[in-house]
Amino acid sequence: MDDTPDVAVVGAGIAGLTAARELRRRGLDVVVLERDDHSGGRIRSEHRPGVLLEHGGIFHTHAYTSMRRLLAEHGLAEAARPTATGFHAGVLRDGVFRHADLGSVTGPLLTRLLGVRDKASLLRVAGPMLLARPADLGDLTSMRRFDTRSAAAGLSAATAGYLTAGPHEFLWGVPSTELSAAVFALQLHVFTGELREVSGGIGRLVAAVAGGTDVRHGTVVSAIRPEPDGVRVEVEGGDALRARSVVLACPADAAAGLWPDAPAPVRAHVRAMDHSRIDYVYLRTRRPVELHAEGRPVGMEVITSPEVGGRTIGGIYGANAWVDDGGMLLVTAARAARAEDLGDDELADRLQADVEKLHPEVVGEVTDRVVMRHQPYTPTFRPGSVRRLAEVRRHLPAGRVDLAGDHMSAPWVEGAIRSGEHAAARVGAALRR
Ligand SMILES: Cc1cc2nc3c(=O)[nH]c(=O)nc-3n(C[C@H](O)[C@H](O)[C@H](O)COP(=O)(O)OP(=O)(O)OC[C@H]3O[C@@H](n4cnc5c(N)ncnc54)[C@H](O)[C@@H]3O)c2cc1C
Repeated sequence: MDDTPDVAVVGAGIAGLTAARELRRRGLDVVVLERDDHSGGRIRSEHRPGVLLEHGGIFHTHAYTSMRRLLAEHGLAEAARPTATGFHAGVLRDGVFRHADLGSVTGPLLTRLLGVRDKASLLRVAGPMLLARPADLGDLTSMRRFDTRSAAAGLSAATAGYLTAGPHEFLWGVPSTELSAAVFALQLHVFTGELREVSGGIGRLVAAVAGGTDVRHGTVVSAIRPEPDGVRVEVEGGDALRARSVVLACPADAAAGLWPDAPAPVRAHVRAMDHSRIDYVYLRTRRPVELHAEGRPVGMEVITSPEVGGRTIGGIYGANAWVDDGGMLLVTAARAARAEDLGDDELADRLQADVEKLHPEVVGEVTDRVVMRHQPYTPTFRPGSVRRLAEVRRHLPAGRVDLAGDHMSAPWVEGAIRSGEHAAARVGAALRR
């Protein structure tokens, strides 16, 4: 590698690709160095005969403003469509699926899962969060005033459990007690209204954003070394390139390893951030399996306690829309099941057995199983980490080394995109473009 780009971006996830796109628009010469043989990182839409297997970044809402802008700019606005059952879920309690609308403010107030005192505790905690409008829907720091306590603080045990069942453990891979209340505060504004997906797969957005960018796949960056007149980027195998600026758009632990001499607040942030994991199996079925709770169609079923025989299952998402014929279920493992210690076949056997116990109509109907394991899944913003993040941004050496990725804004696709836009704005300003 003997070229000298203005900016080298490490990581071709949606954060790195967005940063590269914004920097190119400012007239800068950019290369993206990517370890894998494909772009998109955690986002990948895998097409197999008659089926779409989504690996990450699957759903969005109306509040994903940066993502919606990107979709529109690439002619994909029409591809974003609401899912049939939205945020409506069934939460298993005493052997019965109770209905819960996890995407509306009134959902917790109407559900039979919570009593009057539980609902009162939620109103007390969520009221101020709802009144506080976030300045940026893809950036947790806009809700950092709530970052003094956990997402479960002030809630009754049943209410914290309800939230853990729905938008917390199921969505973040960790219980509410481990998350900052800032995550909950932002989530109340972002996860509302319609739950949407990109027809044909979110991978279409990745391909569009990557278009025209010089992405060098199979390039594993091993270290970056800031020097007086630029940054030296070292690549596994002994190669290196020099750039005026570098954007590390990889998960926090990778960034920590590549830049051990980062300023102390930056080092503290990337070392402290960890990412949860998620393990699940796609079960293809001969006929579509429809999910219901209290007589209403729901998009997912959430299993909060180990009531089911195998004690492995965490939730079921109805993925019929992703197969040409028949049906499909996306079945996640509960955190307590420690799926990482199970082999693929054992995990699939246990999850299938749990599904068959809950849905006897599935017995004899499964035609294919695909196990998926994702680590990183989503960054864990613990109490205190959001205020630390706000501090980090002030200590990035202007225009020399910058950071992007969902750990730099908020733990979802909108957060990753916003982080790429933020990094590009800082680097572009420093390089005066
Ligand atoms: C199963 C799953 C489901 C999800 N569902 C949703 C959802 O429904 N809605 C939502 O909003 N979000 C969802 N997410 C989260 C979303 O996918 C992520 O927030 C987002 O994709 C993160 O993008 P990123 O660019 O920050 O990181 P990544 O996508 O992780 O990109 C980082 C890139 O850096 C590369 N890299 C790392 N180290 C190096 C190195 N040394 N050299 C070169 N390259 C390197 C990696 O290979 C990777 O390509 C989901 C995630 C998963 C896993």
